Amino acid sequence: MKLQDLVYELETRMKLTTINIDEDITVEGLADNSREVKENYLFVAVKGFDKDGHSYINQAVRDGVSVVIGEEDLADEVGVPYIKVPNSRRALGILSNKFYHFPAKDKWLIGITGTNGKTTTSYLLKEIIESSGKSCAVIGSIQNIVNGRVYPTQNTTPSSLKINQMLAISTDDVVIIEVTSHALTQYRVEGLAFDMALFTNLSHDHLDYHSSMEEYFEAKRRLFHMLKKEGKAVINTDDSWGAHLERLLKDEGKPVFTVGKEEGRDFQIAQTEANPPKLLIKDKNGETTIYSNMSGMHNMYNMTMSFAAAALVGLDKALIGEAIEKFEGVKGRFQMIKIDEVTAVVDYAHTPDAIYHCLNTARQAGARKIIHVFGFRGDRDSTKRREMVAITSEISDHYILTFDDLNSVSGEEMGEVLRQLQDMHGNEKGKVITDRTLAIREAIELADDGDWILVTGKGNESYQLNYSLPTDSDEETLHYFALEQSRG
Ligand SMILES: CC(=O)N[C@H]1[C@@H](OP(=O)(O)OP(=O)(O)OC[C@H]2O[C@@H](n3ccc(=O)[nH]c3=O)[C@H](O)[C@@H]2O)O[C@H](CO)[C@@H](O)[C@@H]1O[C@H](C)C(=O)N[C@@H](C)C(=O)N[C@H](CCC(=O)O)C(=O)O
Ligand SMILES: Nc1ncnc2c1ncn2[C@@H]1O[C@H](COP(=O)(O)OP(=O)(O)OP(=O)(O)O)[C@@H](O)[C@H]1O
Repeated sequence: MKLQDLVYELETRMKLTTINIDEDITVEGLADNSREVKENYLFVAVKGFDKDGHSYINQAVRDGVSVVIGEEDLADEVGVPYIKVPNSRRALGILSNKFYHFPAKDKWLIGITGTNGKTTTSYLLKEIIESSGKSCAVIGSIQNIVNGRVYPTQNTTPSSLKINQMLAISTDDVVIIEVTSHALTQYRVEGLAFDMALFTNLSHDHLDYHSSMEEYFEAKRRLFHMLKKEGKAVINTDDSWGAHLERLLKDEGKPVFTVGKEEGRDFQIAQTEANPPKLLIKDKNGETTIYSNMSGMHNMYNMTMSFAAAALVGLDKALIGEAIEKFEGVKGRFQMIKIDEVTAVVDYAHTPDAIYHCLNTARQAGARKIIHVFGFRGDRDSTKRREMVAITSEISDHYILTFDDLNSVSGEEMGEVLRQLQDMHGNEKGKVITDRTLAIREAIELADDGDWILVTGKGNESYQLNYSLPTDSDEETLHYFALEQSRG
């Protein structure tokens, strides 16, 4: 592509004064990582949280880039044109969109945001859309699925460059993107125009990144400003932040559709039963009863959100209901494993609200005793930990604090954090066993027939650490014990 076409896009979208560049320069690819540049690429230098992309400019030039974009003044000439912009991450979004010829233009683009439930709602919606004969891509936390092919992912929402690259190869009719608050503040979805945006809920998380809940909410709100003119917002208004968002968007004149328990919601959760799970949804045209495989009030919301989105796309409600009934759930989200007469659950809950829902779901399903095993990620919001301990010490019969991913934190340090949290905020029901596999063993030893063991935090993810048992995930560890039990 001609550099001048890319520059024109930057000038107009970022309202820059005219930039003079050589008309003959062509750009054969984009990179925001110096290790990924090739001959005639355009390199965008991003000032990151860890590294500064500007310090890799010379490296990128040596490797053949034809132009560099950045947001800093450079002390020296770099040998190729350097274009300074107010915000490199935003520029990367704008350039990626243009370079890949606005690849979302002929697709239905659905963004899902919220603290919890993005992945579950995405996969529910994917199942529904596919049952109607359309193809559907998902870009989200477990993996990215494009044209039915699975691509691993590092982030829930990838960089704008990666998103546009995936959109460019996608032949899918619909693309669902899980959009995190990190992504929204880092312009990872810059330039995309959404046909629909869903807000699942907002609760305590990521306050290591956002300075307050208000700031976290404002980040999420940005997605709703990226809706097309006729784009629809679907909001869980039983969540107080959702209700706040509804008011703000209605004031702005945006089409808003509400989900909630009260009469008058566009999609009302009119009735629920826990065991077996049953859901009655009422909307202006009638009611739909759904017998689901998914337990928990939180999943009633996830199902109703996906029902609402699919109905608003124009799909037949009977078909939507059938697709939800067939849905088996997402790996690592309330995934049940039987160990004789004990029910074990692997769940990805890593916020106070998710833990609350997860423990209550087990209680409603008839758990005799609940034994909860969980920990905290190193380098992640430490302010939510007290609340997580308080909730489990209230609801569980026993809980065991253990290691989750440590990231850059040492084992000694995290062990001390767990002991302090237990001393200060726990009660006699709790103990600390840092080795996660031994903590699970202890939970199994504590369990009698009819009891439930909930292992939360890691979900489907593999362990980062080596523990005493030769297993690689909570699921594997629980199967290991199930096999041990069956052998007597
Ligand atoms: C804190 C944070 O959000 N970091 C994200 C950010 O990276 P960064 O700005 O810190 O990158 P950096 O390492 O400082 O590097 C800066 C620049 O130098 C470049 N570089 C670096 C080294 C080099 O040799 N050459 C080079 O050019 C890098 O490519 C980059 O462009 O931008 C990257 C590209 O988009 C992200 O992959 C990265 O996510 C990291 C891996 C991360 O852990 N993020 C988490 C906190 C996150 O975003 N989580 C949310 C989910 C939250 C939820 O569960 O709700 C998510 O969307 O994944
Ligand atoms: N609607 C909901 N409300 C509260 N908690 C929920 C809801 N849906 C799921 N959860 C809890 O959150 C956990 C993660 O669910 P899910 O992966 O669907 O959310 P997510 O928003 O994609 O999370 P993340 O951004 O961390 O990947 C589940 O295992 C469950 O414990």
